[in-house]
Amino acid sequence: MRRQIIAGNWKMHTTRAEAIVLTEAIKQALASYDGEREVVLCPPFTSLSAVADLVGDTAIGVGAQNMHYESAGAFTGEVSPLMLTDIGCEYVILGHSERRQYFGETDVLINKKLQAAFANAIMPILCVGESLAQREAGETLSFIKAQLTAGLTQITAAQVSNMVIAYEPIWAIGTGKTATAAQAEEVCKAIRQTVAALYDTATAEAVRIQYGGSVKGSNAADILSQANIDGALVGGASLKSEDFVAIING
Ligand SMILES: O=C(CO)COP(=O)(O)O
Repeated sequence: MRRQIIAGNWKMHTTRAEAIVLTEAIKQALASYDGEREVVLCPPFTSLSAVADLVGDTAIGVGAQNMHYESAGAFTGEVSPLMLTDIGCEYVILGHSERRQYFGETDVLINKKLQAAFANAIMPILCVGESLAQREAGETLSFIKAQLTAGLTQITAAQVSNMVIAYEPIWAIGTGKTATAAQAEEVCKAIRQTVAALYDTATAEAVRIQYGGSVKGSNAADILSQANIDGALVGGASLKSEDFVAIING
């Protein structure tokens, strides 16, 4: 049975002080949570260490929103996997559509980062998702399949079993337009079938697939009840403790 995973992607929001307040509130609200779902907070780099320290005595995990693939070197402005594990960061979001769109990240680069995450025992959350134009052209499933195939190059079945894939349709991110549960399920199922074709059935059954894109307390239960959806990657609604906790309890 796959354990569902709810991750909050705070994107470029929160000062260190705000991150501490938000983390404390989430921690308090989850004090008696039974841990049925795995919970991960992904603050900006400047708050990662503070958040990791605050949740160190809880079951809440901490993730970065990006990283470089080298352990160290002359890469001005970058943060390495080693630096992340050093502060207790156990997850990393890779290939988010905003990184692909605004920072030119390619499948080849994202694949290098994915390999580096495994080499450093960091659990990756690999994002895939189509644009509105691709959906309207009927290219959603073929595009996602191509993105996954490229992203998973040289990644072993054992590694895939131990990672998270996040399906985030670009048209549903920050727009208030959630994919319907049926639309999300259709693509998450196709992702699982793609993993089965690239690897085997056991790997496809093990990999966890999240949906992301305007998830909130009011639609979480419907989305999370789908057979092939194993969690949510939450943006806007993860910035308010009540909203985020409502999703976890959804
Ligand atoms: O991009 C997302 C999470 O990574 C989704 O963002 P929203 O929940 O704000 O739509």
